[in-house]
Amino acid sequence: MRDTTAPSTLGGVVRRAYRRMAWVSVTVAGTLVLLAGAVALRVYIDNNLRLVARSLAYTVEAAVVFGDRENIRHTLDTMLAGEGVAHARVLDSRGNVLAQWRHGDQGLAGEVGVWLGRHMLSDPAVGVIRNDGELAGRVELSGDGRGLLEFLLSGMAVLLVCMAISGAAGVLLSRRMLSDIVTPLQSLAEVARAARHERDLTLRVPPARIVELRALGDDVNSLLDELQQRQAHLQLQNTALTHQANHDSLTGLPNRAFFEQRLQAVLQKAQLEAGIFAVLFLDNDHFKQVNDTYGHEVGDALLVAVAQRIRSQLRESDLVARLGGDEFAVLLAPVRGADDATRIADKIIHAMASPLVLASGLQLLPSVSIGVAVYPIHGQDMVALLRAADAAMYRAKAHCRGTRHVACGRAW
Ligand SMILES: Nc1nc2c(ncn2[C@@H]2O[C@H](COP(=O)(O)OP(=O)(O)OP(=O)(O)O)[C@@H](O)[C@H]2O)c(=O)[nH]1
Repeated sequence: MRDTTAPSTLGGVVRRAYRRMAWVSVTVAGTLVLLAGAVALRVYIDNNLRLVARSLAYTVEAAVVFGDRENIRHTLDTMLAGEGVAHARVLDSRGNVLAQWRHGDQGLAGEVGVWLGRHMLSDPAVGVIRNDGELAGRVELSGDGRGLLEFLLSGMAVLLVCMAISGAAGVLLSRRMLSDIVTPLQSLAEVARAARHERDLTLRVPPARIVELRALGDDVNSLLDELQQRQAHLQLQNTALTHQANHDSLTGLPNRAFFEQRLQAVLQKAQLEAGIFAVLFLDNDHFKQVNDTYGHEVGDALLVAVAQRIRSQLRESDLVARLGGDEFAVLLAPVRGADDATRIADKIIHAMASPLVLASGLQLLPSVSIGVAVYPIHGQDMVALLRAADAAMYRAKAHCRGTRHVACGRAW
């Protein structure tokens, strides 16, 4: 079944929960306080009414005995204004109404006050009028609920203000809590994203204030440390393997594969830019004899020395490689023409002229024969160039070992 509800952020969930909690607790507490206050106020109003009824009964006693209605009305007007009374009646001993009084304000507030007084306050307060111990009449007072109404309204207003304040406080508190939870989670997500998408293992999760999140961040950091170490190790292995795959272990020079790769690249560039470059093919002279006479190790030492001497005659941008056995190749790129290439070949031959003195005191005189081929004169692709240089080298050997020969003829 598909979940069609829109996902909520952690921040949204926590904020809503905080707000609801704050409002529910304030509403419950406020309502209880309001009810308790209303009950207390009701008791106070009832007591007050009884007191007023009693003192009114004393005050109108004479007027009731003499049936002075005008006096009674005047007394009611004077005494009851502002005493929280909605309606008052003064009756004689036979129950005839001598005078009655009603609160002047009959607007909506007055009507609601009367309604509240009728339903929430006790029965009318009665003050008994006696004359010489005889019942002369009675005073009945109904309470005015407007005080109660004002209390309830102001209480509700305070409750609303409290809800607003607690809502705002809830939001502030939730923000603080969120920053303690969400910020570390965001950091975790950023670090994980960088590791996954950008393969960047250098970022670390900063320590969080919450213990569980801090422990999680520490674990992630340790994992990243481990991954970084493994990555560094693999990179080292990779570099070593790449070097191994492209270099000759004896002389440390690039091998045939590397040479051919570079030659191909230089060839493509020269084809595009009408460039000129040269390939030298070098072969040691009578090398088998060295091996046979002095042993393989001496032969190896001679190969290393020859490699160094060739390298020492070249520019940084030129390439020398050991093709295998006692064969080397040089890529001179760029050159201005065949003359440049023959000049370098002569320099190499000249560099072999000084004897090589081994640790044993044995002295050897290295010698190489060189074939020179120039692009595009002697070959326009790699195979043709190498073949031309190889053939030229054999011609040099055939003519006189320790010399160089330039490939003959044009390739087209
Ligand atoms: N010491 C040593 N010898 C090697 C190595 N690789 C090949 N060789 C030997 O190098 C010799 C190459 O001899 P060739 O080039 O055929 O003959 P050469 O004696 O140099 O004679 P020319 O080339 O005709 O002057 C062989 O005897 C191989 O066994 C190596 O890595 N170390």
